[in-house]
Amino acid sequence: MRKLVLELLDAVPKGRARFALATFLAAAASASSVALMGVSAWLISRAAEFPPVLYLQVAAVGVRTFGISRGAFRYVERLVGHDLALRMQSVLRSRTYDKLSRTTLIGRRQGDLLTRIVQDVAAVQDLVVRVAIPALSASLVILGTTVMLARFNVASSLVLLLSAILAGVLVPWWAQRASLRVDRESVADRGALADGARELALAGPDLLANGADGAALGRLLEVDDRLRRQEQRGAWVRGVATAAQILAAGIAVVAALWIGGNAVAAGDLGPRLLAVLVLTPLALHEVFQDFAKAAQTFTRSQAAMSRVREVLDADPVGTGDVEPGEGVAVQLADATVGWPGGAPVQEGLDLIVAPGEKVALVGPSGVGKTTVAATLMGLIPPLAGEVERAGRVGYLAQDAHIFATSVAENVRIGNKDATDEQVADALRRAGLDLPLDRVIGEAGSTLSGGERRRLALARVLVGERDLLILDEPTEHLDHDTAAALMRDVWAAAEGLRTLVITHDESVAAACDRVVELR
Ligand SMILES: Nc1ncnc2c1ncn2[C@@H]1O[C@H](COP(=O)(O)OP(=O)(O)OP(=O)(O)O)[C@@H](O)[C@H]1O
Repeated sequence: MRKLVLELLDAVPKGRARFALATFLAAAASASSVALMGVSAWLISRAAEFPPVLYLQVAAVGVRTFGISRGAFRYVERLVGHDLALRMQSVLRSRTYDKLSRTTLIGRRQGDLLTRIVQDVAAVQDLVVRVAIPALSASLVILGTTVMLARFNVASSLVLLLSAILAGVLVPWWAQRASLRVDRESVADRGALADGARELALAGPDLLANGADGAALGRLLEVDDRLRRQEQRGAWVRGVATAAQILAAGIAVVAALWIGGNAVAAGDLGPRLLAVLVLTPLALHEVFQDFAKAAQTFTRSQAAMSRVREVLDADPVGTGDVEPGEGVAVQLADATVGWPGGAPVQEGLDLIVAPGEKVALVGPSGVGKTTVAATLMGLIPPLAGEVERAGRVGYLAQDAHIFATSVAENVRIGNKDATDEQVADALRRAGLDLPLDRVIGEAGSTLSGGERRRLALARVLVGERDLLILDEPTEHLDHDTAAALMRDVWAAAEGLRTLVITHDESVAAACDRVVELR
């Protein structure tokens, strides 16, 4: 994890300098708190002796200065620290998206994957602003305060150092160990909860119709219950840790009173400094108050980062986008196709789609038509043989997803830079007459089946394409709607290489050539 975090830090312009600045500002804010308490204590003690008011001026200015600087430093530290953390998060998220764009991560559960990309990536922010910066800045302040107090009374400063090590190091360390297992598990369980919720939302009607909703809900509630128990355990540990920290602060105050009192009685310490000695530990211990939680956050962030690492380290499957090229754009030569880790689906396959040609790929269900398309698109590598592919592929998937957003945004998935005119043109070519700003329901629920296919087709047509791969374009459509859609498809595909996977004989009949898989 350390390596990944350092990499992210270095990927941010002046990352290390920003980190050092945020740590310095946090230390300055905490030091101002401690100094405020120390100077106030001295001022009160001195004022009790009724000196001429001028004698108190410097301390009064000090109180005001530290009171203001505490807030000012804290504010700027939050700005600098969060700015750095958000930049690191954005670098990590871009890397994760980049990785995902080059791999299919076949077989990954999507709810869990989403949790990794959204929640787990955000853990880097916690790691910077809640763990690293507070821990480093607090160490500086502990050292500084101990050295300062040692100038007045060495024994008292040593007791303060010991109490600070107890409250700021040992207690958070214990808190981290005590809830290590549940904190780690909770990160994976959040992914499991997202998986369960997603599955339940998608399969709700089927589960209800088959009376299986109770069992599915039960499984989800089990995960929810586990998460609640993990939270409870974490909160219990935090409670005990906070009590121990308060006890440590109390011990530091009482010890300072006892040691300081004896030193005053022995004439080794000015009476005015007794209050400084006694009250400073209170301010110092305030610095550690969130450390038990930070220690638990550290475990969770570690677990989250290793889950992100798994995505980043996953073997890329497929080739991603390729540049448009000259000559033969699409060809399978003596290729064996199949899914990574699985058995071959088709062997010794030869397939060429020439410019302007319409080729139908037919065959019984499960024979491997979609697998051939996935191989041609570079989503999966061939198990053997050659695949040649150059140019931009437009793919109309069998189950193309329609997003719950506007018509225009759904179309722009095919070309994010498309202007309104280009979007309208793609819709027209796909034979769909819908306002661009009309918002569509979840998974296209407010559109008819035919309209959903046309919208997905418009998405394919809005970009510059050299090859169109259409997977079952007429599936679930009645005869007339299918015929009308295909008229628009052929008009739009004029001059392009087109590969149509179909069970529809009339679609195959309209092609120049039919390739049958057996
Ligand atoms: N994502 C996947 N991961 C692993 N195996 C898969 C995947 N998709 C399909 N398969 C397997 O590959 C084989 C071929 O499936 P494919 O979807 O290519 O057939 P198809 O000819 O397109 O079928 P249909 O006409 O029913 O759509 C099947 O045995 C299927 O179980």
